Amino acid sequence: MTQMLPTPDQPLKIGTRGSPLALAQAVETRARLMAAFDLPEAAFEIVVIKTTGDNRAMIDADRPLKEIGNKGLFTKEIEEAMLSGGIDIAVHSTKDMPVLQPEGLIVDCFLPREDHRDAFISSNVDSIADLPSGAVVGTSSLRRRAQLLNKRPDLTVVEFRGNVQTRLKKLADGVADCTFLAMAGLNRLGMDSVATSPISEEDMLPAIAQGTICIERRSSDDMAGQMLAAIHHADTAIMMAAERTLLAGLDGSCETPIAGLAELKDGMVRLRAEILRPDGSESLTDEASAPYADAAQMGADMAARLLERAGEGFFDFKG
Ligand SMILES: NCc1[nH]cc(CCC(=O)O)c1CC(=O)O
Repeated sequence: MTQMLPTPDQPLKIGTRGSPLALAQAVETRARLMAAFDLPEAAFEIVVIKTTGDNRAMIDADRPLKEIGNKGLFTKEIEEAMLSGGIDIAVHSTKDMPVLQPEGLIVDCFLPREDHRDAFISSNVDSIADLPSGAVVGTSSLRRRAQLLNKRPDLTVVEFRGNVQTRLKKLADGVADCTFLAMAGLNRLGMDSVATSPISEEDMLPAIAQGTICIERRSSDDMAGQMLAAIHHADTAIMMAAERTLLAGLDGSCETPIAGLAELKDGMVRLRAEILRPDGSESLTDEASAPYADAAQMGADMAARLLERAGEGFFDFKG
């Protein structure tokens, strides 16, 4: 290390959103950096930043997020704080991150992936298959909604927004018969007992990057770069290369019904993808394997094949 490590007098400033899950992810990042460099907790400062997404989401609590804003809704203020030097690094759920970063910022650190599966949560029934005809599903995810309606057109989907705690409260209030959350979020909050059952990826292919934390920094910040390199997880980065080039190729954001999962096995990376019409009336899937070095190319090729099959207007809302 050529540059000085952070100290209690000059701590490394870690930016994050303020939700319990975001804070847990920032604390995990701090713990990994403390262990890697044998530093005290005081050498880090966790800085909570309120984003447009957080503010608007509170004011318009019942409007679907996709109507409120566009890409980067939850990252803009955090990225501005990094560019102005108010914070040094930012911890994000990769699932919520645009694939491309603004000029001057870079994402080149991924932490080991948590459980990639979705969780089925209900106090009435044990699984999706057990939901009676006409049951009400609460979710704000276009992907989960389209996947469910594709297999179970008889279900009714209602908008269910807010952080993990808010959604569980709505479920307890009887607003819906079940809801879905990422297993990773529940695990990181120590709330895995809330999950009725994890859903296998065969039944519900997860969101791209689900369960993965990424850390953003200024491209010019060599100290942050060297520190983050020490906690970077290369295997997770290979999965992200495949999944995120797939997403970029499909021009997807968290506002499009796209699912994708890369897994490493026997020295190869296997990528599965699914795109759906927003109303769930059609689902297209693809699958391929490649050597690690070709992960990104495989994602790009798969996106091109899927777009070709989907044709014009596949992601458009009808009516
Ligand atoms: N869009 C919200 C969001 N972003 C990341 C997670 C969970 C943790 C993860 O997937 O890394 C969640 C909540 C959820 O989908 O249950």
